[in-house]
Amino acid sequence: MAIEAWYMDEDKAADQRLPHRQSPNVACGTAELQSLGVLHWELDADKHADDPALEKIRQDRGYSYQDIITVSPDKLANYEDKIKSFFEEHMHSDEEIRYILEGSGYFDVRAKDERWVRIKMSKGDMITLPAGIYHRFTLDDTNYIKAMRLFVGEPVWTPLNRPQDDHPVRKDYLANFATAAATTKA
Ligand SMILES: CSCCC(=O)/C(O)=C/O
Ligand SMILES: [Fe+2]
Repeated sequence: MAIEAWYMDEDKAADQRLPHRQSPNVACGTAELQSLGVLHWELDADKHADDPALEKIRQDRGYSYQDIITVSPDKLANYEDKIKSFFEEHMHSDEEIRYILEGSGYFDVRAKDERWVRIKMSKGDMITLPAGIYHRFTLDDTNYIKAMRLFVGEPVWTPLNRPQDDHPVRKDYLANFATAAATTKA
């Protein structure tokens, strides 16, 4: 099944964990996500410990590191701070790769015209966000997600909060994906 994504509404007052769909819904398809550099796979999460399909992705893309993070009020140290930091608009100097093993949540990415696209992530979804894309993450109203984090080489989790106009990785992202995404604006 294709991943589900949609353009968000503008209701900044409502709980970030709600879907924030527009009415009627404005979908964002796989091709559009790909044009932003966002890739998706659907895997069998119950087989994650020994899965040739996962192994092939790891080999093909050079994902040499992996660990597992659980985000929930009772499982994650400094939960409130972490949740806040995940939801700050940011980028990374490397790809962000997440494979959902249990639970669900949302990744939001900036589209070419600066609108937020919300990507629904559930068990079995694996996603890569390219280096330099502005994004954020929130739990949904179930307040629980368990995800595998993958990385090429030694992991660097540091979020680089917007604006990062002069960061070479941001410049590369804009060049590679020819986005009209504006600069500055925090
Ligand atoms: C689903 S893993 C938690 C979110 C996260 O690790 C991250 O870096 C968001 O940008
Ligand atoms: Fe991130």
